[in-house]
Amino acid sequence: MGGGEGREGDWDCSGCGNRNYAFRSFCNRCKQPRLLVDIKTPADSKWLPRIGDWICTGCTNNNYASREKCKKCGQPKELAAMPAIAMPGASLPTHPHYFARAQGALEQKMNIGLLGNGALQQSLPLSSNWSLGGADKYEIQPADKYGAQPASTWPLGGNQTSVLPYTNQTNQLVIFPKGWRSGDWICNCGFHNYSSRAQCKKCNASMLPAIGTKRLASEEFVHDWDNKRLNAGHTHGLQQAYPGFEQMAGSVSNQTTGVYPPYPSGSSAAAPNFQVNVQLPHLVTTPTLLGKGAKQWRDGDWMCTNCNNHNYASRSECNRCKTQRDGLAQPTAPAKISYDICIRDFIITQFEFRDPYSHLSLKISPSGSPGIITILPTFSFAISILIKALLLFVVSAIVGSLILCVDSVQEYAMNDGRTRTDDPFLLSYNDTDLQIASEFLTTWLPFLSRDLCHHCTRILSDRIRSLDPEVGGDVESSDREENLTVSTPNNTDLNECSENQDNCNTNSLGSSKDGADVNDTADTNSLGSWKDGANGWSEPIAKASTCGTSGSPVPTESPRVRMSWADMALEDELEAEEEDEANRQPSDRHASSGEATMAVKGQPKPELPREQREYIRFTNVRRKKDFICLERVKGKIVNILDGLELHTGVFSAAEQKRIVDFVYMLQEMGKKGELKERTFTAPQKRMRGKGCVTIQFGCCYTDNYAKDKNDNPSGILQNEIVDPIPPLFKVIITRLVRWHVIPPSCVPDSCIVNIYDEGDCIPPHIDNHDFLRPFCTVSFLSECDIVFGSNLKIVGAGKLSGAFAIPLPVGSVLVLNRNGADVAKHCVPAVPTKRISITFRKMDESRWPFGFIPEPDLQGLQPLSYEEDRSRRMNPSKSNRAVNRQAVRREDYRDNARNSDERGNTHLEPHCSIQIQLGPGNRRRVRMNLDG
Ligand SMILES: O=C(O)CCC(=O)C(=O)O
Ligand SMILES: [Fe+2]
Repeated sequence: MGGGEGREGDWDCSGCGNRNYAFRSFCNRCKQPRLLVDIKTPADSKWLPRIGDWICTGCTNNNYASREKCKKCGQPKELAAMPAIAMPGASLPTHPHYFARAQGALEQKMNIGLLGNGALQQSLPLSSNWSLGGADKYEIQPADKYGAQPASTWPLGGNQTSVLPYTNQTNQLVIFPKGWRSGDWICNCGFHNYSSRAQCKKCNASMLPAIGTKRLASEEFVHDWDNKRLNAGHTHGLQQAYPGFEQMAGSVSNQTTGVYPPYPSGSSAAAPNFQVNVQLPHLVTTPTLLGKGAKQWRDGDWMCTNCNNHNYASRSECNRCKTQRDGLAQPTAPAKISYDICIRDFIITQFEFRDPYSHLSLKISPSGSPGIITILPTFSFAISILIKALLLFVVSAIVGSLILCVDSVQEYAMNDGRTRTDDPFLLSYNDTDLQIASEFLTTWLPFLSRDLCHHCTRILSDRIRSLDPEVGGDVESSDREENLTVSTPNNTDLNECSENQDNCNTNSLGSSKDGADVNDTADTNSLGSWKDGANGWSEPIAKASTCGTSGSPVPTESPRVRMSWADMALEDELEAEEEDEANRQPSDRHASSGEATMAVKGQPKPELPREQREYIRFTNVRRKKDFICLERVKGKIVNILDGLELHTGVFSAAEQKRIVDFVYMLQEMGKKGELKERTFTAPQKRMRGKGCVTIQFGCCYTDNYAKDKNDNPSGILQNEIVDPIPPLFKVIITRLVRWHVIPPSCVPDSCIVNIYDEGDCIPPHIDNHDFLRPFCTVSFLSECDIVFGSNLKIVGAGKLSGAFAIPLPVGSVLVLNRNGADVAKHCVPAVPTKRISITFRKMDESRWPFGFIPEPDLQGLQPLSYEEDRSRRMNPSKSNRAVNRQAVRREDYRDNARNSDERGNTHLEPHCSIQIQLGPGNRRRVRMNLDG
């Protein structure tokens, strides 16, 4: 909220005080990046960038993560990107780091240094692999007289600037080009210019590109907004835009007393902490980036959950909003947790945080040469979210880069099965902390493991899982009681992984094992039935690339009592692989690699029945049902989102891939005319902003936003024929019912597949009442927002009124019911990248297409029982009693986790009349904006 000035998302530059429009990523006056400076911007603001989004260093345009080239100036991402998510005090890395992939990264060494008081410092001795922009021309200095570690700035171009790192009095590392003086700037070509120059000495480019970035707004919208700007004329000449060090010192000193002491300057000017952002010619002072009021977190300090202000321990009421500490304050002694992951000679040591809302810190270091990143206590939820984002990006970059060095991963992986009692590291933390850490990392595992091969993903996930004492405990008891073994990837696997680096680099949804052609005869209700329907149709599905493990020994499975979707994907893939193998070579299976692996490992394959695994997965689905957006509708304040539910983790990556492959196959069939005419519809012109390709099953209908060519009224066209629901989609429906996503009273008998190309959208609508409620949409391929509002209108290019955006993660299911289905309209704004959704709906019987016969397979579906089935399902043997106990605890835990997840997930948009957000500690923060 703009604190009464301007609009939500508008921000005050803490460098020069200029008030900037929300869409700007850089101060319009002094060009300092927005970073995390504005405490007024809500965490969920659409103006805040997302992981992967990048800013073009050529023209400063904000680009979605998916863009390979800058939308505005066309520069390729690999040359021009710097992340749109930035951290307090962080230098902003360009593509080579930010979008680091594991390929060829063996020699990369990374030392993410932590500045004692929270200034994030990154120093990267870069291998040539990294230096797309001429990093080779950057001199990497050895530790200098100030004791700093070798460092590099982020290479942009071919300048000869070398880098000198310094430490300040608090042992902070700072880096800046040699000879740097206050006001100097670095051109986009990489040349270091003196402050006096308005144009680059080398390439004559003017000091700054036109700054005017946008975020989630169409160019027209930004333009429109720009035209209406309140502070027009406020912009200063660019040449004066950069406060020198002295000015910076002046501007920040008040905020940072005692926190950011000055350091011995290596430049001509005495300076406070600063960092040189080589992407844009400006200086950034750490304190300003941390924002007003940023303070070091001390014991007893508390964060107001009403306004997220960080208060000193001594305060009994919030210093900002005067809310009483009692009842609303976050725990005064937040949890602190560390863990370490060792990957070859790199150790991610001590990821620690006090709680996600107050303090995060991460140490990442090559062994023996510790470097630390510390992120100071944050004072707003917004900051914590972005901190997580950066943290993850750092971790993922590092893990992604380093995990190739897997030849000694095993050493650590061997410790997977260790229990609390013999893991001194785990022993140093209490269970709750470990659970929090495990949950946190599990949640982000898909991100962390994005570029990892199966083995490495597994190692990482196993290690993360090992943090959870419950898992450890249960594994231990399971081991004892039933001699189930714990997975430890063996040398063979690891060597193989090393030898197959190319393959190991590409683990993602796209590289997941295609198990589509596995013939499994299990019943259609079980997990295994997935593969039954994997083919979905009677047509073959193209094989996907693999991770180089095909036909090779696979690690034995852990008796997993808790699995993330990534785990499950892996399991599915491995299982598919094994079955594949078995099907291919039934006669010599004993001599085959599968059996050989067993022999080598001496570990029997764990035999958790499918039913049991299904149950475990079912209990691991996350469900968010408390979306709140209060709007005045017909004179009454109502929660227009009542009835919405978001179920995440319903489909594993492998399953998603199968579904997506299948959809593509359907699309091909549709194009070739192999589907019924009304089944497949492709918009005539593939223009941005047009509707997407649709494939309908069960019934043909038109919506009011997409009247058909005959201008039929919206709703089910009873006399039109489409293809019946394919088997794979019936498997999905079955799962949705069994896993409590859709009630058995409303089993879908129709569905529509939407295939979005970049830029496709669905305009605001309410789904036709020819369909019963609830209905649901499953998301694939990429995340996008779905936007809700009682009065959702397009009020300008790319601009919606009354919007509440909910991000739809891949593999998630959004259920629409009650107000969420019928009071709020919904729409999908132009998607940033390709996406597929499948919306499942049950037809009103009176609107069935003529001659419609309900699918026998979909009759009598029943949800899994939470209680009665569990004991049966989990088989009340001795060992499984442990699992049962664990499952009970798991539910409690999951509730907690759910809450914390929900805190993080809540996504609000500015124009709701009243918005309530679950704040830290699960207390509600209420925002009122009745003029919305
Ligand atoms: O694609 C989506 O996520 C939503 C689709 C939708 O709203 C619809 O088909 O009615
Ligand atoms: Fe819809």
